[in-house]
Amino acid sequence: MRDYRELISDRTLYFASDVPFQTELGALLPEVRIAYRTWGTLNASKNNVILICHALTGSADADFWWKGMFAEGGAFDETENFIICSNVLGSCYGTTGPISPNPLTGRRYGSDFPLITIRDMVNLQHRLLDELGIAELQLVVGASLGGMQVLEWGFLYPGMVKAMMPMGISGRHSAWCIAQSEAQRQAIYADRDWRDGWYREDAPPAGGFAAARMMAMCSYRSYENFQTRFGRNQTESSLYEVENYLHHQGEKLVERFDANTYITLTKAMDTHDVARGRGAYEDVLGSLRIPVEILSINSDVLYPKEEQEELARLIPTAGIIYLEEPYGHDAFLIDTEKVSRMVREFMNDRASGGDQDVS
Ligand SMILES: CC(=O)SCCNC(=O)CCNC(=O)[C@H](O)C(C)(C)COP(=O)(O)OP(=O)(O)OC[C@H]1O[C@@H](n2cnc3c(N)ncnc32)[C@H](O)[C@@H]1OP(=O)(O)O
Ligand SMILES: N[C@@H](CCO)C(=O)O
Repeated sequence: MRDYRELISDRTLYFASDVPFQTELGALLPEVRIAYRTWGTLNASKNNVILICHALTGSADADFWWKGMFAEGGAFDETENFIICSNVLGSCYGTTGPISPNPLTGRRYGSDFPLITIRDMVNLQHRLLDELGIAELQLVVGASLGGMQVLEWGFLYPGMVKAMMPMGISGRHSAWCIAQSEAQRQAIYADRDWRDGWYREDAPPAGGFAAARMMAMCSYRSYENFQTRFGRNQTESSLYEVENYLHHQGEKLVERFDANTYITLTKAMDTHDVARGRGAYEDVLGSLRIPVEILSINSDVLYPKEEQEELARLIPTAGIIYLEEPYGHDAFLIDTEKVSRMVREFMNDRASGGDQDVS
């Protein structure tokens, strides 16, 4: 089975644990492995840690997919902070997921990989931090699936987290988002090479998976972005440029990602609901006492700004800032200069007085 190793930095570190991992929904993974990267140095007080949580198709290589955020004086400054990014549970970039060998059967998990939740991802990250001797996080930051993890950190380990910055996200996955995910999954299932998740290594469900990514791309960008970028332009072979672009994006993901992994992670995103098992949604958000800066992307059609405004209204310790960009949801990955400045400003504010205990 392809293991995507060639797409992972050789600076990646691995923590393998043979302590079984119990998932929120009752499955037991007999052993787990976590792929992670670190930058900078942990200070003597162990209180300069920033945890980055990645989005759906990201990896631990944050200096690759969030390159513009790493600079002296920027969001992730290696001269000041000890920065950690771990690949999420269920991914295909080094952490245990559907492409990993299942110790119980000797073959890859494939579609036997259990349904996991955002809380499972955070609990596994916590196991890694425990191993690294880290008990305090100066900042937990991430967007999209990463933003879901940021919020869950605030509920699962509130004593560890000093500040959080979730971006382009809601407190629970909307019907709109679940619908997008399901339509994308159905495109994968409809591919005759899907074989219930037991596709051949040399014959992944490429057409269906590419179609899923094309749909996703339409939700990650915006009307304005496509209109100004492609308009009604056509290629020499009469394809509209926007069609050509989507085909390219579909093929690119098929090359670098695994279809079962995509199913696992999108289903995990659909479980996202910070109130599950905790009480009424408003009360749960109202109980947070950690300083939160919510970043909202004005052109995001997937997680519209009303969702971040709801979070800001319900979390007593939250502020909200807007990234005014035409790109849509993916703006957090595109205008990294602005996003980096916003993260830095939040950290600077916290360092100069916003640091009091808000409980
Ligand atoms: C191990 C790993 O790989 S994990 C890290 C990679 N994954 C991630 O970073 C996840 C998050 N990242 C992303 O989703 C994206 O990379 C983003 C949002 C940062 C940027 O998206 P991109 O696809 O790079 O940018 P953009 O939308 O401008 O598209 C550029 C691509 O479309 C192609 N393109 C542009 N216009 C057209 C067109 N009219 N027709 C066909 N192709 C086109 C470009 O040639 C380019 O191709 P390339 O990526 O093969 O060089
Ligand atoms: N475009 C990004 C973000 C999706 O939320 C990704 O593929 O991970």
